[in-house]
Amino acid sequence: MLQELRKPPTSARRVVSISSERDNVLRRKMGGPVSEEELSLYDPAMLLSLDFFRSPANFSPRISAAVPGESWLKVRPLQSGDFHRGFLQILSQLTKVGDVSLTQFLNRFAQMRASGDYYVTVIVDTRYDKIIGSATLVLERKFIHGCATRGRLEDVVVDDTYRGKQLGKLIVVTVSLLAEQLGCYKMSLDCKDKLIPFYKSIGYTLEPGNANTMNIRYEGPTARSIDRNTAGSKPENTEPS
Ligand SMILES: CC(=O)SCCNC(=O)CCNC(=O)[C@H](O)C(C)(C)COP(=O)(O)OP(=O)(O)OC[C@H]1O[C@@H](n2cnc3c(N)ncnc32)[C@H](O)[C@@H]1OP(=O)(O)O
Repeated sequence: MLQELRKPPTSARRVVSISSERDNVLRRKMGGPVSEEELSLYDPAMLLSLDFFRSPANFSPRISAAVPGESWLKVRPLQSGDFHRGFLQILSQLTKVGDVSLTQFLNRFAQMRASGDYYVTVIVDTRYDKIIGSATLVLERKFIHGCATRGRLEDVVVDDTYRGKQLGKLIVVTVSLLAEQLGCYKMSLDCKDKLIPFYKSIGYTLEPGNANTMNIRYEGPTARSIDRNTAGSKPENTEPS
C-alpha cells in the first residue's frame, strides 16, 4: 500500500540518545529508570485490544492499530525518546510549535504521564525510526452526568509525504476507540470546515444547534504553568502560540 513513499532525509534517520545529567534528573522526576530505557506515556497494550470493527470508518484494505497494514508501521503511545524521532517536527505541520527544548519536552511528558489523562498516540515508520503521525486523546473529567468523562480529540496530523494512505483515519479511529474503552461518554473535536468530510467519514457528526466553536484568545505569553506544584515559579514556556 505504502511502498511508493519516498525515503525521508538521512538526518531524520539519526537517533540521538539522551544522556545528560539534567535529563537523568528529569527521568527520576518521571519515576522512570536512569537508563537509556524509554518511558511510554501510557500502557501500549491498551492499543492491541481495540476493536476496529466498532468504528464506522471504511478501511480498504482493512487495517487497525494492532495490524496497521505494513510491517514497518507501528502505532504506539508517545515515548520519552520521541523528541529525537521528529515528534515536534510533525506537530509543526499542524501549527506553530515554537522552539521547544528537550528539557521542556521531557517536563511536559512527565506532567502528562503523571496526570494519566493524556493519550498522545503516534505512528512510527520503523524503517527510519521516525514519527509520521500523531493524535491526542485528552480526558476531561466532569461532575455532570454522574462524574462522567468526556474525550477531546486534539492535534491530529500525518506527515505530508504519507497522507492519503488511510493513516489519518487510522490514528483518529485509534484514539476514538481508546476513548470509548476508557469509558468516555462522548468524544469532541474542533476542526476547519474543509475537514468536516474527513471526520464525518470516521463517525463524527455536527449536532444541530450545537456545532459552534467559540474562543477567547489572550494577548502575550500563553503557556504559563498553572501547575499547583510550580505555581509562583518562573513560567517554563513564555513563547506565544
Ligand atoms: C482535531 C484536529 O486536530 S483538526 C486538525 C487536523 N490536522 C491537520 O489539518 C493537519 C494537516 N493535515 C493532515 O495532517 C492530514 O491531511 C489529515 C490528518 C487531516 C488526514 O490525513 P491522511 O492520512 O491524509 O487521511 P486519510 O488518508 O486517512 O484520509 C481519509 C479520508 O479523508 C479524506 N481527507 C483527508 N484529508 C482531507 C482534507 N484535508 N480535506 C478533505 N478530505 C480529506 C481522504 O480523501 C479520505 O477519504 P476516503 O476515505 O473517502 O478515501
